[in-house]
Amino acid sequence: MSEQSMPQDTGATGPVHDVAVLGGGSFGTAMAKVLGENGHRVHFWMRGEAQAEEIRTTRVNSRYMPGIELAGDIQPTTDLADAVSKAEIVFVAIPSKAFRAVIRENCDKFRDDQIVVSLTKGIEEHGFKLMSEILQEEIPRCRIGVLSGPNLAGEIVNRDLTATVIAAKDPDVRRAVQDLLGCEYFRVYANVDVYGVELAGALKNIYAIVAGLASALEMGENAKAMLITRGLAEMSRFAVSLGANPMTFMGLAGVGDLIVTCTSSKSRNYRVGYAVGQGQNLDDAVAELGQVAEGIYTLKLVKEKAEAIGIYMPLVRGLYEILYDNASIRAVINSLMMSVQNSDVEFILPRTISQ
Ligand SMILES: NC(=O)C1=CN([C@@H]2O[C@H](COP(=O)(O)OP(=O)(O)OC[C@H]3O[C@@H](n4cnc5c(N)ncnc54)[C@H](OP(=O)(O)O)[C@@H]3O)[C@@H](O)[C@H]2O)C=CC1
Ligand SMILES: O=C(CO)COP(=O)(O)O
Repeated sequence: MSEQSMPQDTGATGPVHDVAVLGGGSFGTAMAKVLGENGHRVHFWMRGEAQAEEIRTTRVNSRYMPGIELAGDIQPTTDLADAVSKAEIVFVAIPSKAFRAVIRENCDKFRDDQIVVSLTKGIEEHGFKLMSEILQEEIPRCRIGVLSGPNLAGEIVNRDLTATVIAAKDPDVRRAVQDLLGCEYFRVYANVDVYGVELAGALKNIYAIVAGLASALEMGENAKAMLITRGLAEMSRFAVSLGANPMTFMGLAGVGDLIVTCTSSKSRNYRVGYAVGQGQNLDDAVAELGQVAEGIYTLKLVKEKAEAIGIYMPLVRGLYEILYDNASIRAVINSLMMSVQNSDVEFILPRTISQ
């Protein structure tokens, strides 16, 4: 086994903590790296023994973060119970489709009052549950938080300047996560609107697909701005109807994350949209990506939910028709452009005209 690298100087201060990161994909790896560089002992759980052994011996997760060395005391493991039992705080970066199954199977391993933070930006298929709601149901004795924001994993591992949001009702959870993760290249802002922060992270993936599609079709810069801004209007209309605070969408987890994923080909959701815009079919685009693009699933769930509760979401409906009903992209664009012209900011001038 190679000698473990020493942590780099990140400007982080404070005592060393034992933390667990569950999920060995791109984002789990990025967060494990920040925590390791900040000097903490990271119990890094993944399901593949070959992957754990590779990280143990080479300090590299070659499938998800090729060429990136994981410095510090990062201990890869396939023993989830061991990782959770050693940790004061647990971060969960498991795609939404597998999230409940992994937590439920191990729910007795979590301790009373242990802090558990979801990093996942998705929605559960049955019941429209967000990940914090799943945690609340499966491990109600734990203290729960949600981390979300403009956080491309590939930039964080390069120590590019990044900010994120920790949302939790409990101020101790917010402070603990700020202390653990904050450093000279990673800033952690706080919010109490857990539902809004979490829903924003899931919803923006839909508009990243739309933006990728628009970019492939070379629609121009005005169109890009229109899509991002109307996407923001649409996602906040939907979230507010479900109880989120509209002001959350002015912050990093709302407009911040929307901007980064709608303008960068580093976003997997954007890349899927771009591929479809170039004529590739959805299944091939997802297979070629080889990583999770949560927006594909979120789109279906949000379209159904919006219809059920009567919320006007023309971009969601248009994208759904393109991806799942084989509608012509041009016909959908034309229908969106020729639909009723509504008010700009609905919190100033209500959208009085119904669809
Ligand atoms: N990447 C990013 O920039 C960011 C991602 N996120 C969110 O983080 C979440 C995770 O995404 P990310 O890490 O990027 O995804 P990746 O596609 O990079 O990796 C997925 C990870 O999940 C694991 N996994 C898949 N199914 C299961 C299962 N049934 N049980 C256990 N583990 C499983 C995979 O394991 P295996 O390799 O064995 O298949 C892999 O480690 C998503 O919700 C995403 O939206 C949030 C912010 C930024
Ligand atoms: O959520 C992200 C950045 O904030 C990552 O987006 P993608 O999943 O589209 O890569």
